[in-house]
Amino acid sequence: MLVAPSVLSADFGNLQHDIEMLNKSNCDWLHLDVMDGVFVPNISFGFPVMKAIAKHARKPLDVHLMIVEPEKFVKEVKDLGAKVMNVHYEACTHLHRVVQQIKNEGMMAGVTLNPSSPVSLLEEIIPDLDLVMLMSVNPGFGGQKFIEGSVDKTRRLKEMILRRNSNALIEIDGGVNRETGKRLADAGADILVSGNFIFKAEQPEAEIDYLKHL
Ligand SMILES: O=C(CO)[C@H](O)[C@H](O)COP(=O)(O)O
Repeated sequence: MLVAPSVLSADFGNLQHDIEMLNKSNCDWLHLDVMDGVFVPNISFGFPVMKAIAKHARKPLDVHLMIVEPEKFVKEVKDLGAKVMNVHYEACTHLHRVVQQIKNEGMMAGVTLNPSSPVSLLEEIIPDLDLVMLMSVNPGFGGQKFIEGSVDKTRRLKEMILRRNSNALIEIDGGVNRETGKRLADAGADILVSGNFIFKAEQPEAEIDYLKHL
C-alpha cells in the first residue's frame, strides 16, 4: 500500500515542520490539494506555496487539481517536479487530450471521480490512465465523513481495470483512517490519501506505518 498524506491538513503556519515530519516518515507521496473556489466551494493554495513545499519535500509530489480548466497548468505542475497530476473527470471537456498532455510531460496521469460519478465513465479511457482517484468525500474540505459506497465503488473500479487490461493504480481520497483504510485495501485500493487522520494523530508517523501495512 502506498500512503499519500494530504498536506491540506498540515499546520500552514508551520508547514516546514510538517513537511520535515513527512520526509522522515515512511509515507510514499505528498498529496497536494489545489482548490479554486469555482470547481469546489473552497480555496486552498496555489503554485507559490507548492513551490515552497517542493523545495523542502523529499518525497514525490501527487498534485490533485480541484480546479476548472486544469489543462492550462500542465506545464506548471511539471515544473514543480511532480510525479502525479490528477485532474477531475468533471472538470475536463477533452479528457483524453489532457491525459496525453500530462503523459507527454513525463508525469503519471491520474483522473479523479467525484462521489456521484460512476466508474463506467472511464470505460474508454482506462487503458490510457496511470491512476484513477476516487473521491470518498465531496471534494473541497478535509475532515469529512467517509462515504460508504466508496468501498463497493473501489471494487467495481478494480474489476474494470482488470477486464480492460489497464495498469491504472487505484487511489482513494477522503475520510481514510484505520477502519476505512482496511476495507479499501481489501477492495483493491493501491494508494490511500489521508489528511485529518494523520495530522491530528498523536503519532502521525505511526499512523502512516499502520496504513502502509494494510
Ligand atoms: O481532496 C481532499 C478534499 O477535497 C483531501 O485530500 C481529503 O479530504 C483528505 O482529507 P481527509 O483525510 O481529512 O478527509
